[in-house]
Amino acid sequence: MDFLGRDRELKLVRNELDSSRPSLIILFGRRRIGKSRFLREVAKGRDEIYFQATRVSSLLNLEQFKAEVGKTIGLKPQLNALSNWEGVLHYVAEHAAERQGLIITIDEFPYLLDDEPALPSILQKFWDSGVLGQGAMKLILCGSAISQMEELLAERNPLYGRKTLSMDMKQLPLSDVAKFFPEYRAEDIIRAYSIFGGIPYYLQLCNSSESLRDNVINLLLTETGTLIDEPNTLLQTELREPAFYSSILAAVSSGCNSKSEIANRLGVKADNIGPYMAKLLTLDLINNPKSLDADEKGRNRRYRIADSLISFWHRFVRQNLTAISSGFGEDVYDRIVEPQFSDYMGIEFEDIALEYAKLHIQEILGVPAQEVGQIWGHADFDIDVAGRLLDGAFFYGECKWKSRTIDLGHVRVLRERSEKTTYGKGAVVKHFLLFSRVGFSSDVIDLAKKGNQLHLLTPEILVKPRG
Ligand SMILES: Nc1ncnc2c1ncn2[C@@H]1O[C@H](COP(=O)(O)OP(=O)(O)OP(=O)(O)O)[C@@H](O)[C@H]1O
Repeated sequence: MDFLGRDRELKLVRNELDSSRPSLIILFGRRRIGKSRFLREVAKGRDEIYFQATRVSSLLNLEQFKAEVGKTIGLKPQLNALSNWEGVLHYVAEHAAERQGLIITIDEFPYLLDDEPALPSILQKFWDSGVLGQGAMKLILCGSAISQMEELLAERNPLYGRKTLSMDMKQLPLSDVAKFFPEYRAEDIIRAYSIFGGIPYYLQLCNSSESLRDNVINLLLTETGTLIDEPNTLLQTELREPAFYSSILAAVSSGCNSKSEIANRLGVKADNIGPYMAKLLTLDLINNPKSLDADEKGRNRRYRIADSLISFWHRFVRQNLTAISSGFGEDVYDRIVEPQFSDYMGIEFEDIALEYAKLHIQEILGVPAQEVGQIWGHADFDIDVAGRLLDGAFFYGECKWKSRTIDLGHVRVLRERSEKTTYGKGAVVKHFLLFSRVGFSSDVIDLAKKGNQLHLLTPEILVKPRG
């Protein structure tokens, strides 16, 4: 499959690679997010030594690294004789000085650290020696063990202050996900995004010439489906107590959104789950936003699953594994997924509106957002999406996925809610955004045509933003 999306990230890294100074680029991100493929794309047409570390001894990794060096700059007896990282790195620098901009990529860098903890110091000395300068060489360190990669950038680490670019690779946005489904209509792209998220590994497994139903059945509701056990696999490769983490995610998926609720569900003390929650936050598997109108000290935060596949799996796959392994995946889809899917989408659609506001609101309001979030915790109302623009104006939005057009009643209620919250109180300009799958009544369309700070957003607009 062609490389899709990530234009902004490609531009950033290519600019760095084009610079005439040496570079130390740190790239990290959770498993399956597309780091290795991205690095292949970035290096296309450039001179590169690409080495992917594995979980073997430092010596074996070094041998492999030497083999890769040999492929690019020739395997001379002198290289063969070298038996440490320092020596090999200096060999590369000496023999490649004339190759302007040579890239040395070390993928899965954390695997090397397990058996060679001194490597960051070795790299620091290598960097500080200035040998990379002559050929403006580019050193890229990449890894999915996020905590270890972040540690590299920490003040106490030898490489602190050396990096010239660091990138935390995130999920693809909806507009890039759409490129994986060229044959789907906008609504179905949004549905697919709400199941597979913006994780390229999951997306490239889908076949866009098959229906979403077929893709879900093949990948998630069949005993041999590639993704049937994916949430567990993900936790097993990243964490020591995967079953406990999985129980936390199950609790959050079922609606427990405070530490005490989650701990209650698991039958443990709330204090005990703090480190686990922190780890899941680092891995981008959950998030913990605050209501926009909560005060600074407010404890009005809630935990949410930040990964669509995990949400979908806990809601529809986990409880039905027996039926699925007995060959009843299609029945699970038709009797359980299909009837409940609108409810599921109700929440996912809010996340899509939030993402749209963060990335694209300047396309409709002319000004980018300064902050975006939601408002909750009130007895009689929530606001699905809200935020402040860089020019000081505020916006408030309502999302409707279920089959009902948005009418004037919805507009009135949204305006009233914007008056009830303290968020944006006294603001001179307030915009109102209506996100609807089905559409809008004709009087709402007329009202929006006349201005009224009213903006209507359909699945087509969300999937193909103008910018
Ligand atoms: N932008 C993209 N367009 C198309 N396919 C992609 C893209 N990014 C990644 N892929 C595909 O998704 C899969 C996972 O990508 P990749 O191996 O690069 O992820 P990773 O972050 O390095 O994963 P891990 O940390 O688990 O090794 C691969 O099959 C890759 O070809």
